Amino acid sequence: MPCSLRNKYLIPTIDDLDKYFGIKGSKILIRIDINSPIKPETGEILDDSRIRAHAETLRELVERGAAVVAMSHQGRPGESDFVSLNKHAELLEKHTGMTIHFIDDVIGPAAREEIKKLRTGEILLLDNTRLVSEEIIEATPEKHAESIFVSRLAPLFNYYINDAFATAHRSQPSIVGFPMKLPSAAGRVMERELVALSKLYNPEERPRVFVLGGGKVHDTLRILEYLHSNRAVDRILATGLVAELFLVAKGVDIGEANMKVLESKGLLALLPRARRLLLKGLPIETPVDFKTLVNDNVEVEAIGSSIKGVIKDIGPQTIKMYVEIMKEARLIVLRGPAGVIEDPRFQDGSKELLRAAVESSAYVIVGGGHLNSIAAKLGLSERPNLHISTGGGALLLFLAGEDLPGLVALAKSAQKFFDKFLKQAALP
Ligand SMILES: Nc1ncnc2c1ncn2[C@@H]1O[C@H](COP(=O)(O)OP(=O)(O)O)[C@@H](O)[C@H]1O
Ligand SMILES: O=C(OP(=O)(O)O)[C@H](O)COP(=O)(O)O
Repeated sequence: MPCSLRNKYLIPTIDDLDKYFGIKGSKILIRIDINSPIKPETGEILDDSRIRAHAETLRELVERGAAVVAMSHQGRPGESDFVSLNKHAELLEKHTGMTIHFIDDVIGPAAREEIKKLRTGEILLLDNTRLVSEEIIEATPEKHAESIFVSRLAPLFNYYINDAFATAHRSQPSIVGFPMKLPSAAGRVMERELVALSKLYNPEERPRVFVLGGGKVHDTLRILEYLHSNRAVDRILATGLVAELFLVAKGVDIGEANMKVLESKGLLALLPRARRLLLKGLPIETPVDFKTLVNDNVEVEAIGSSIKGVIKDIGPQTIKMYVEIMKEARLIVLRGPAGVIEDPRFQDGSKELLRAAVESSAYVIVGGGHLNSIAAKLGLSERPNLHISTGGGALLLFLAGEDLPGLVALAKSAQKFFDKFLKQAALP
């Protein structure tokens, strides 16, 4: 049965693809999101939650008789977690229980040769899609359909499946270009997210508290502007680098070392937008103390006097203040870690806020690759009042009401290739 998206779009599922076109004997290109937290010093994958989630879809497609080629990005060019997917292939092999062929190429002759050779029942993982320069360009599905990326690969496949809910907010070739060229459908991870988030997130449930942290401050600002403009949130509890930016926007002295961190990541340029949000009355709370690193010693420093050390996590007073606020919430959404969780010394903020949320009476949605790795450490799993989403930014934009480009592209593909199906499954 297709996923109805806010009664606006119909998105075919794997069942629909099999029913109307037939999967047995086909060759399928599937976009998954196995972008995972990586330990900078060793390149080790710190959490394989996303890899485990997508393994189920790959296994199902093989069992339905397809030859399956999977692709994903990992990190962003220039960042420490921008690595090849060879280690991801090993974990996919472990979680699918099947042989995963890996090629250190994406659209070149080596990859295309491996794709052509692939037989029914086999799985091939291509390398990091962001090795292809076109992949980081945001453009329309129609424009990306004509990209070299899509033009090189689309003719080699019968169908395309998008299972990457966590990347559905990116209008990039591997997400929006193929649905214009091939009959396309949502994978099982994508389908589960759409069903859970559409059904379980009741916009009337208030007060709604969003705990926003991590390092993707550009994304988070865009999300905050969206959330604030349509009054989709009652209180925001800022952590991570998001908190540091808003403290500076409030005129708080976070210390020279931390200003340098923000500057090195190009985040000071975002100050005018943060100040504009504050002027518009954004209901955002910011930390009152931090765990910092001073000459490799962990210290707790309160704001007020200039912070001496490098901020690495929120402090105990902030945790206490945020936990009190969460007690009043009916819905709590958490995305992005409170600290530099790659270092075990700085996981307390994320752990304490996650614990308080799930122990509250609120419905809780957790998202983001890094924060989900802490949820996994706490042994948190799906339960009636807890949805652990594979998405982070995608989750928040979906909850804020944005039509994610990846979903719109699947709906457009349905219009193009599934017309009779749409008539039969007409929207209510
Ligand atoms: N105070 C901080 N200073 C520097 N980096 C931080 C801080 N807090 C969190 N981070 C970084 O944020 C990154 C995760 O951010 P993001 O990708 O937005 O989270 P998610 O994957 O959960 O969506 C981690 O690499 C973490 O080290
Ligand atoms: O990890 C992801 O997003 P998230 O950090 O919001 O969870 C997705 O894989 C998207 O990655 P991107 O933000 O580099 O496009």
